[in-house]
Amino acid sequence: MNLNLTTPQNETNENPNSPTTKTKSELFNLGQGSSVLYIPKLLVYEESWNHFHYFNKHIPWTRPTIKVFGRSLLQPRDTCYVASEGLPELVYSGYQPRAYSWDEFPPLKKLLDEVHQALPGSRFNSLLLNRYKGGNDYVGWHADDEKLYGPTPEIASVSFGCEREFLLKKRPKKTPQAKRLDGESPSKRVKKSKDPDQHTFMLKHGSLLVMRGYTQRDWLHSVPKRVKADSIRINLTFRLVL
Ligand SMILES: O=C(O)CCC(=O)C(=O)O
Ligand SMILES: [Fe+2]
Repeated sequence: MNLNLTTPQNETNENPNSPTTKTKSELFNLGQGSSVLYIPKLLVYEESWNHFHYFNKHIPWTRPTIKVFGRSLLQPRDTCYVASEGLPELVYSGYQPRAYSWDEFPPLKKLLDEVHQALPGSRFNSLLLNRYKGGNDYVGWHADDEKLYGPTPEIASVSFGCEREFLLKKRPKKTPQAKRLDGESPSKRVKKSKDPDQHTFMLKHGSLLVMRGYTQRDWLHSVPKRVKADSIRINLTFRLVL
């Protein structure tokens, strides 16, 4: 099933309190306590481009060396981390990013306010920024399941610039049978009747996608390489460190 083709569970109307923010939203139930909310136009087009140009120019982007399955590699995208003071340090893939302050980037604070308005009850205190310079930049399959986010984190992802595909796939279940098959060569396995559950969202310029519930425990997500994506995409994921 491709979520782009399914009917969303509900739709809400535009937010009358915010002249620049539209909150027509689509809620997708992934089952078993996981869900994704997609707001195609969180921000209007021009404001989104203003953000894009500001972040592209003023964020102190770095491309760190990370560890994946014991091997060191250059992270295939630029990154930066912003967090409120006094939070525990974030460490992912053997890398501990320096935490910049919100105060250094006023437009980020404005965007944080807009995200909070769109998601009543949310109170994000940290932000991971990613810049994909072209179609060769990507993020591989992963879940943002670090302990400091707790068991059911809400993660709000705002995208700017080049549209890229965001994929979700269900984590393989470690059933006793699946465990036995782990060690066998593919030819010995019974041919799978279907692909695992996988969903695709084309993340638009100025859009907001929110992962909720057990999405980090039960699903993986990625933004794969796309040869034809030939311009810059900037993505911001807002998180709450508990
Ligand atoms: O770029 C995206 O849309 C996703 C980024 C992401 O998954 C992450 O930063 O953990
Ligand atoms: Fe992620």
